[in-house]
Amino acid sequence: MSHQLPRENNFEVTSLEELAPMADYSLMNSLNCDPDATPDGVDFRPRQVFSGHYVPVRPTPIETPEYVAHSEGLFRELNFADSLAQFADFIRMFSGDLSLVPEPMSKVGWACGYALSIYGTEYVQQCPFQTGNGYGDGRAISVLEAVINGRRWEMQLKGGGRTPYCRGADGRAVLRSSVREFLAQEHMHALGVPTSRSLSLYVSKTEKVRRPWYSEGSHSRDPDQLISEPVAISTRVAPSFIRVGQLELFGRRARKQEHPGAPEELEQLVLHLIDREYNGVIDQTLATPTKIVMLARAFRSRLASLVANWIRVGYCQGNFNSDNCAAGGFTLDYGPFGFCEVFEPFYQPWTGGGQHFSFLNQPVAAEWNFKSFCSALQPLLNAHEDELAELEEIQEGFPEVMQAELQKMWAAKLGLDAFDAGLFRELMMLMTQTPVDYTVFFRELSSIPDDIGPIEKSFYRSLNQAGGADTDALLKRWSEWLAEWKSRIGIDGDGPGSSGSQFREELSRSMKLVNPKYTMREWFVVPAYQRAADGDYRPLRALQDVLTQPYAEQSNAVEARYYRLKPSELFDLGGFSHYSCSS
Ligand SMILES: Nc1ncnc2c1ncn2[C@@H]1O[C@H](COP(=O)(O)OP(=O)(O)OP(=O)(O)O)[C@@H](O)[C@H]1O
Ligand SMILES: [Mg+2]
Repeated sequence: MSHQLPRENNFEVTSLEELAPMADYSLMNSLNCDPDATPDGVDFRPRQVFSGHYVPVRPTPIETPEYVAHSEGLFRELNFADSLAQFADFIRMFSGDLSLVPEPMSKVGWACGYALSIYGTEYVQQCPFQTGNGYGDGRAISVLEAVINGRRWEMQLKGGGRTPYCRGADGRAVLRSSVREFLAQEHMHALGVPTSRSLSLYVSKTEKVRRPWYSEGSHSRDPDQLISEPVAISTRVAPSFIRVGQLELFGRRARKQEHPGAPEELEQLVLHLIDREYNGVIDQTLATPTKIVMLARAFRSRLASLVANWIRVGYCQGNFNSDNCAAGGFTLDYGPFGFCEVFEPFYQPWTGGGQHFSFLNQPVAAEWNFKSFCSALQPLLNAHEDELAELEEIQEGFPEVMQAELQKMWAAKLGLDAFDAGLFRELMMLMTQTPVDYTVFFRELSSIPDDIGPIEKSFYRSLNQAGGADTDALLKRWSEWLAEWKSRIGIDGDGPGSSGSQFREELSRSMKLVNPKYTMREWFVVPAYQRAADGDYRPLRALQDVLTQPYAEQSNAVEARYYRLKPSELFDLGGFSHYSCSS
């Protein structure tokens, strides 16, 4: 597949008219439209979509939209003027009204179907028709594909109204979950973790929907009341939104020979994925079976590196199903996620996620998603024995690749040249038994302290069951561990000003680029979305500022406010420590 690149913008985009010529809809132009679709995109009732890669859908605008925030970082990358985010035309488009967009922009968006596997097990029950043909983008609608500054981007509204995949739900996203996703995407990008990006966030001044949520101070596991919340539309941006689950939908259809065009639709989607996400990595002129093998290898390394990065920064996806796993190897779907504060290997903020999607179990969840990915590709290699064998080998090699990524990551977090199993094992025990704050601990360690004093800042003492002699024994183990660690990194206990001080400073600097100072703690986000619901967006924007520079020391005021352990009164509190799927 090759596309003519439209005009690039080496000028600042200040209006939709200037953006319009960059529109280039490769997905709609080269993939198959659902043959049962209505071209005007008025298609809001749950129904089965039997074939085709996408369904044209007209978004449903939110009533009386108001600007909440935009990503200055992404705007800069796209060469968009900041003022654009508050222009009426732009607000109209990215709050769901495409009726007036200038040519050649499309006045109709599109939604895609996908399948779901949980931990490698194929599901169809979540589809209202029990066939898998009614599951997909239920409230996500893409509205633009454009080549901007030589890069191809897809822009997708989340909460843009019903689609044929809405399963009877309202197609909306509330402000609360939209604020979380909006902030998290740009935070992850700033942390150096591949992710979909945030473009903009608009809220409705008048339209509300009801969602189950927690009453104030509730310790209930599941939401204990229905609340009315403002609806919002956030726009996310990525080279594509193709999920492992999407490949699976077409892989299943090809495997079961559901219709005569099924194998070809699978192949088209796979080639499209390569074109969108692996351009430059996989030579377009190679034969398709060779491309497929290369794709599996490239995705394996991206996925393993992604998950190692998640663990590096304390991120837990919470619901790492195949339909929440982007085939481009970046983070997607910021719903049930959270950042680990008190270190627990099985930290899991989402009440529906269980241990299998918990913090340090993410590599295993990734392995299952990778298996689902490989089995979706298999039908295309049935007549190619050698490539099929290669694919199998690549699939079986996932744990080894994952392990290597994890060891590299832990070594980097500890400032070591190579992973040290003994040192790591004792550290995990100490971190769990103490327990420590994941972010504060590694950041304090990055200063290479003389003794455990600074590290003690990260201790959640109130959670420690041990007392008296046991606590002394724990502190002694910490001191021993620190001494051992310092000898491994090549720094003896001489203190600052010793012969190695320059080396020490450099090592400290590099560790601080691996171990962030600020991460997205839910108790910072709660007041930001609560105030936003009252029309005060300042706390949200202040938080956005802090979270987009997570490695910087930032001001004393920022440090005092955001570089802190979670207050004990917030433990086990609904909406702060855990949340249900409706987040
Ligand atoms: N309010 C809603 N209306 C229609 N469909 C919905 C709604 N909420 C969730 N869905 C659909 O239910 C499925 C599971 O929801 P989940 O929370 O994983 O996804 P999401 O957060 O909406 O979307 P994404 O994975 O696109 O970020 C998805 O297919 C989603 O589109
Ligand atoms: Mg999802």
